[in-house]
Amino acid sequence: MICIMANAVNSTIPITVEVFKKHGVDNPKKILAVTTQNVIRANAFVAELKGLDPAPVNFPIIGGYGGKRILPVISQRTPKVDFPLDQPTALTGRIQDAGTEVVQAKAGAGSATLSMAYTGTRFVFSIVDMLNSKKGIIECSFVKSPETDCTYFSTLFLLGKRVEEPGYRPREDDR
Ligand SMILES: NC(=O)c1ccc[n+]([C@@H]2O[C@H](COP(=O)([O-])OP(=O)(O)OC[C@H]3O[C@@H](n4cnc5c(N)ncnc54)[C@H](O)[C@@H]3O)[C@@H](O)[C@H]2O)c1
Ligand SMILES: O=C(O)C[C@H](O)C(=O)O
Repeated sequence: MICIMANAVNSTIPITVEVFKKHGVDNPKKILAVTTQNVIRANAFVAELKGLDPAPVNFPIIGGYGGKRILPVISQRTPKVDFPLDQPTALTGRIQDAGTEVVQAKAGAGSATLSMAYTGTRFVFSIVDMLNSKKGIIECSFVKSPETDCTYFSTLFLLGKRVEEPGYRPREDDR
């Protein structure tokens, strides 16, 4: 499994997939972008607004990585806290701008280092759990995806082997 954090992941993921393909390894399911940064920030912002513990707050961030490509699906939040009508729009903007804010504040001296360490760790722990056969692990990641007209897209997905249905024949690339 290859988990890429180096930006711009919207480009580094397709480049890596193509380089591997050129060298005879065509398995985009194993090349994943770490976009968890946006997810934990979004959860923390909602928790902050509602005075909640951020740990159980959750909703998907789909699309790409960075700025307007970040699409928080706030309507799918758990727990189902209420917002005044204008708040989800403001929150979306805050989530989309949060990374840029940190990078600008660092003024060329690196990026969101600590949260990068935290989110990288969380994502890799999910991968390790999946490799250790833990079930039901769901993450968001920017990957080669058949979900939309975009060749690469981030959605929620279940990590692990494809569910075995009648007639299913496992293939080497199913993990
Ligand atoms: N996906 C995410 O959640 C996320 C979050 C934060 C940062 N990032 C990205 O992570 C990357 C690293 O961020 P950082 O703050 O650690 O940056 P940094 O500038 O502190 O470190 C980058 C390192 O790469 C090295 N380097 C540069 N060019 C190289 C080359 N050609 N070969 C080998 N090494 C090279 C530099 O010497 C430096 O040590 C950046 O691309 C940043 O945008 C991603
Ligand atoms: O979103 C962030 O933390 C910023 C960004 O990913 C970066 O490249 O530094």
